[in-house]
Amino acid sequence: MKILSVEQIRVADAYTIQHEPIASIDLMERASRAFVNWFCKNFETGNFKVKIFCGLGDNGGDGLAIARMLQPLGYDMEVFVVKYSDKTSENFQINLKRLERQLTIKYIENEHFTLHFSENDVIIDALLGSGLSRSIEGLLKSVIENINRSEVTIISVDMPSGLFADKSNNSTDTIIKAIHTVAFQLPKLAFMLPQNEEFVGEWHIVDIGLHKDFIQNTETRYHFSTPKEVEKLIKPRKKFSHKGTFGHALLIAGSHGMMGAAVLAARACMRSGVGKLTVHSVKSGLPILQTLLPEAMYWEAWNSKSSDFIATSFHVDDFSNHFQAVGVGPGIGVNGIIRTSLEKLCEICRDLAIPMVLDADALNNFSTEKGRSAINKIPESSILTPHPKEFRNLIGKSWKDDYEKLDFLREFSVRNKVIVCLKGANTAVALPDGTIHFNSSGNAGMATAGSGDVLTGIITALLAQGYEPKVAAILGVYQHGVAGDRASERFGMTSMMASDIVENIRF
Ligand SMILES: NC(=O)C1=CN([C@@H]2O[C@H](COP(=O)(O)OP(=O)(O)OC[C@H]3O[C@@H](n4cnc5c(N)ncnc54)[C@H](O)[C@@H]3O)[C@@H](O)[C@H]2O)[C@@H](O)CC1
Ligand SMILES: Nc1ncnc2c1ncn2[C@@H]1O[C@H](COP(=O)(O)OP(=O)(O)O)[C@@H](O)[C@H]1O
Ligand SMILES: [K+]
Repeated sequence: MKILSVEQIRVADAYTIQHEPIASIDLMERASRAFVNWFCKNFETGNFKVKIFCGLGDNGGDGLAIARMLQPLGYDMEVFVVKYSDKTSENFQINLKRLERQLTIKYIENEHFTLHFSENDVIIDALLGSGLSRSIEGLLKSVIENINRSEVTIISVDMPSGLFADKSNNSTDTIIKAIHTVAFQLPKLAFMLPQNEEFVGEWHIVDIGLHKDFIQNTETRYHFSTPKEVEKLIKPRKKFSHKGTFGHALLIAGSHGMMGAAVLAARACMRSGVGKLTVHSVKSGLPILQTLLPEAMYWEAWNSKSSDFIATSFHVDDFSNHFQAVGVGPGIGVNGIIRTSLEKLCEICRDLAIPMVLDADALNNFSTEKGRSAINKIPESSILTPHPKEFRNLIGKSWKDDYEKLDFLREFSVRNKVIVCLKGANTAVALPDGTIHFNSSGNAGMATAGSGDVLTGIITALLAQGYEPKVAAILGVYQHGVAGDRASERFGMTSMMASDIVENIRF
């Protein structure tokens, strides 16, 4: 699903109005109806009052139309129009006239207002939507502060009022803190970013029938990977296939005291359909690995002077005609010798065109001053899976906000021609073509040690099976989240562990 900018949404509205064709006021009617349908499903009439706060533009127009539709359904309502300006939109005026025939509207015209809320009230916020052009001040600010203080359930129409859809707010801005945001047709970039969680709450999309051709033909740098889109990327297993069909993966992971990372990644790799798996790790890890994963083969680190890290001089002969994918990083440790080995590994994989996943310590080894100057050794189209701290260390600088973080992410991915999965809620998969794809699955229960190792195993398995790197990244991140969602259903977010994610992988 595309994420369009405010400007693109405006053009999509205009295109729909012109080409469907449909009158602007009727499109608003359709949008408001879609909101009302969502609302009725989630809030049955009962012992509460719906308080709708309307601005003076089209978002306010939506609020007025929503009020007109909800009242006959038996909702107890109170409608407020905040008169912060003399300017009103045409659709607002039409809907005001329509509603005035039905109920008495209350006006908030100056700072001398008092609002009373009771615990069960539900507030619908239709003050400002995507038309926001500056930070909120004056009367609107006072009203929003009052609403936020009320501690009742707030539902925002299209956008939490005061939040910019695709750029950063100032940290001092006044913004509605919604529990739910019901957005029209497409999600906004703002919804994907951790800094906006307290304003957006849980977001939902309702279809308002914007013109499909326009959306399809509009170029955008941001996408939200919906389950429907991602699930169709999964290749079915053919009847006469054999283990050779699904590739041989090499996983380089673990060290003394860090064998769990290797086990989690390896088990996830096997659960994700790889034909064969070899794990390359320290000698002391052999019994652990062979006990917990008899399905995998084991390749002991050569030339290992000490048993606490992988110090291998990789040789091209060990790779050619052997492996279809290499995953490296979980628990391998960081030092100069390991980095040198990694550089050699990158060289071999580049020369033999073996796709790679680099995670955790593989990335940390490229995050020292010397390491950063060797980043160009990472083969093109490799998949890097840092969490935000690892990404910050890799690029060697911090970002001022989540928008700048996305800019840095895109820059890094384009410049180095690699795929970067920046992990977290809505993991952002950045592709070398400059697009960023946000993931739709997963939950906060996955914020637990080892869950990143599981992702490395999943993506490595997909690469070994011949999935294109960008598909392996987007699909792997999604399936990892789905497994996390299943694990949380069974154990709850607080109690689930990374091994539960592994056991819930299902392709
Ligand atoms: N155009 C269409 O066909 C549709 C629009 N829809 C609604 O229209 C909304 C956008 O409407 P508008 O473009 O009228 O914009 P808004 O209703 O978000 O804002 C209204 C106007 O307020 C002014 N404004 C901006 N920032 C302000 C601030 N900080 N303080 C005071 N005034 C400020 C601007 O002049 C802006 O145009 C969407 O969010 C959605 O709710 C929906 O009805 C769907 C269809
Ligand atoms: N709040 C969250 N919502 C969804 N997914 C999350 C959340 N927190 C973490 N995750 C996922 O869990 C994984 C954590 O990885 P990582 O931080 O590398 O953990 P570790 O290093 O312990 O393996 C990532 O895939 C990330 O996307
Ligand atoms: K709003």
